[in-house]
Amino acid sequence: METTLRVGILGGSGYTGVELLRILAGHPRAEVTVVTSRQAAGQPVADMFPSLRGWVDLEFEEPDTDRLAEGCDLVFCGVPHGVAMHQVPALLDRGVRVVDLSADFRIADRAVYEEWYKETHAAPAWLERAVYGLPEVNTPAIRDAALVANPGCYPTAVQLAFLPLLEAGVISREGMIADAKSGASGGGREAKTHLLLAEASDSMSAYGVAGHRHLPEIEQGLSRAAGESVALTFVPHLAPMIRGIHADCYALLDGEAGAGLQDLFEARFGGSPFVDVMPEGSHPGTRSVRGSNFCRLAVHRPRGGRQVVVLSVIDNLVKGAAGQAVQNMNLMFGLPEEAGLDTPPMQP
Ligand SMILES: NC(=O)C1=CN([C@@H]2O[C@H](COP(=O)(O)OP(=O)(O)OC[C@H]3O[C@@H](n4cnc5c(N)ncnc54)[C@H](OP(=O)(O)O)[C@@H]3O)[C@@H](O)[C@H]2O)C=CC1
Ligand SMILES: CC(=O)N[C@@H](CCC(=O)OP(=O)(O)O)C(=O)O
Repeated sequence: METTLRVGILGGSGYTGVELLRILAGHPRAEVTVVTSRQAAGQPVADMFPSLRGWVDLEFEEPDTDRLAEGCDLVFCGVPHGVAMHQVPALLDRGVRVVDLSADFRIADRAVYEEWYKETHAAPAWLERAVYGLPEVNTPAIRDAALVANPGCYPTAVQLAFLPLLEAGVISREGMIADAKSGASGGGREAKTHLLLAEASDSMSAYGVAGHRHLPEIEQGLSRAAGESVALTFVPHLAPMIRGIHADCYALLDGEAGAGLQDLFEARFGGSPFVDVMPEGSHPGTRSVRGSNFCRLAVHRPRGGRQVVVLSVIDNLVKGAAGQAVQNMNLMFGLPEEAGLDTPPMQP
C-alpha cells in the first residue's frame, strides 16, 4: 500500500505558506499535518483563508520543534531569512527532512551570505550540507538531501534563462544583464508601506540597483554553470501586479554561435517537465504561467546580431517558491516530479 507523506509548514500564514497549502490540498501522496503561525495560533486555517474552506481542516499552531518532529516526515520552512537558520537545524537533528524557502541556506560561502544578509550565520555546518534546490540542475543531489535550499524567485527565473548559454559556452562573460519585474506578493504578506495598493498599483519602479541580495545567489548558480566566475548586472522592479516575475536576460554571443540557439534551449530542457521553451521569437506573459509551476522561456536574437535576449516568466509564488518546493519534495521522496503540480495556469 502506498504511504502518505506527513508534511509540516513552519510559517504557514504567509503567502508562500498559503500557496503550499493550496498546492498540497491537491497532492495525491502528501498530507499537511501541522501548520504554524505565532499570531494566528488556535485559529482555523480556513478562517484566515476562506479559499481553503472544505480543503484544509487544520488550526494554526505555535511553532514547536517536538510537535513538528513527531508529526512530520518533511517540513517546509516559510519563515523570513535570519529566522530559518535558527529553527531548521533542530528539525534536521531530529531526522526530519526540510525544504527551506528562505535564503538562509542558499549561498554556500558563509562570508558571502554574511556580507549580503548582514547576519552572522547560526548554522554554518548545515550551510555546507544544504543542496541548492533548482531541479533543472541538481536533481540527483536533491533526491538524497536532508536539507534543500529552495531558490529565490528572481534567481529561478534568471538562472533558467542563462544556464543553457553558459553551459554551452556560447556567450561572453562580459555585459550580462537581467532586468526583472516582480509582482507585489514577492514582498510577503506582512504590512509594508511600499506594498500598499496606493503605492504599488498604477506605477512601476526599480529598486536594489546598487546591489540586491539575490545577486550573489544568481552569480553563484551562473558561475557553477560556466565553470568560472560570472558577474551580472541585475535590476529588479516592483510591477503593478500581484503574482509573476518577468525577467529579460541579455548577453552577447561569442562568434557565430547564434544559429542553433533555439535547438540548444530545447535540448537543454527537453527532460524538464516544468520548463517550456516556446517557439523562437515568442513573447510569454506572466499570465501564461499564473498559478502554475511552469517557467516559460523565449529566445530572441534581434536582427540576427550578437545580442541574445531570453525572456523568462514564472509565478513567483509557484515555480519561484511553493511549487518548486513541492517539486523538490517529490524528488526527495521518490514521487513523480509532477505530483500535485500538473495543473494548467490560470487564464485570465
Ligand atoms: N513571497 C515570495 O514570492 C517568496 C518568498 N520567499 C521566502 O519564503 C519565506 C516566506 O515568505 P512569505 O511567505 O512571502 O513571507 P510572509 O511574510 O508572507 O510570511 C512569513 C511567515 O513566517 C511566520 N514567521 C515570521 N517570523 C517568524 C518567527 N520569528 N518564528 C516563526 N515564524 C515566523 C509568519 O507567521 P507568524 O508571524 O504569525 O508566526 C508567516 O507565517 C521568506 O523567507 C521569503 O523570503 C521565497 C521565494 C519567493
Ligand atoms: C517584490 C519583492 O519585494 N521581492 C523580494 C524578493 C522575493 C523574496 O522573497 O526573496 P527571497 O526568496 O530571497 O526571500 C525582494 O526584492 O526582496
